[in-house]
Amino acid sequence: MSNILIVYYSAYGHVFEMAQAAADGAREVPGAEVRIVKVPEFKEVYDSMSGQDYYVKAQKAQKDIPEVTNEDLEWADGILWGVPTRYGIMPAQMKQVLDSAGSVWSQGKLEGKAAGVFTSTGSIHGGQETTALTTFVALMHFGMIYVGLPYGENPEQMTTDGIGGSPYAASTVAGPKGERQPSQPELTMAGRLGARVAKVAAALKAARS
Ligand SMILES: Cc1cc2nc3c(=O)[nH]c(=O)nc-3n(C[C@H](O)[C@H](O)[C@H](O)COP(=O)(O)O)c2cc1C
Repeated sequence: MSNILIVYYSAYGHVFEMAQAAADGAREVPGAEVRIVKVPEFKEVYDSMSGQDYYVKAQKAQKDIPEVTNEDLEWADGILWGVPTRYGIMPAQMKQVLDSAGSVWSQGKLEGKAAGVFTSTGSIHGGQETTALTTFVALMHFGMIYVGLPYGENPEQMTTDGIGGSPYAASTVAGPKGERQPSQPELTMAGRLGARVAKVAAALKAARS
């Protein structure tokens, strides 16, 4: 039995869809209990975007997802972090969750636990890799064991097509106006990462006990 947390932030719904695919993949691993939680939106962002139909629709679709707490982080044996890019790195909304988890860090509650990242960018070269790699830095401070998505498990990424996916993270490309939706190969990659994190989390948990 291992506890897998999917914690994500999604303004326009792309990362939310990837989160659901990651959760489906994790659930396929025997003994995995999966919980999906969201990162709270900033009031300033909500207020400034509340006139945009596509934003309001995406937020409504997530209304029943509970907001992440430090207890969720402590509950987890493995965490999949859903991190859309903001200027090539994680959004401040996600950073606020990490910055509010000082007590989790100081007690070493995530040390030795599995972590994976899935991300989304507006453009192909807008931060697909940098968002994952810079998120990795913070996860190292928490002592997490980073789980990537190698070519062997993820042959779809061996392409010159403009789709998401790298050895560092599952990902999608939302398009400059968010008009593109996650493709089936991208959702498949998110599912495989979910399964991979769940398997590594279970193995690490067994090693700890
Ligand atoms: C303030 C802001 C900064 C952004 N910075 C970038 C960026 O550096 N590179 C990029 O490709 N997309 C950028 N984007 C686009 C988002 O990454 C894109 O909307 C997101 O991946 C879509 O995921 P979501 O639908 O789950 O919110 C930015 C969006 C916002 C609102």
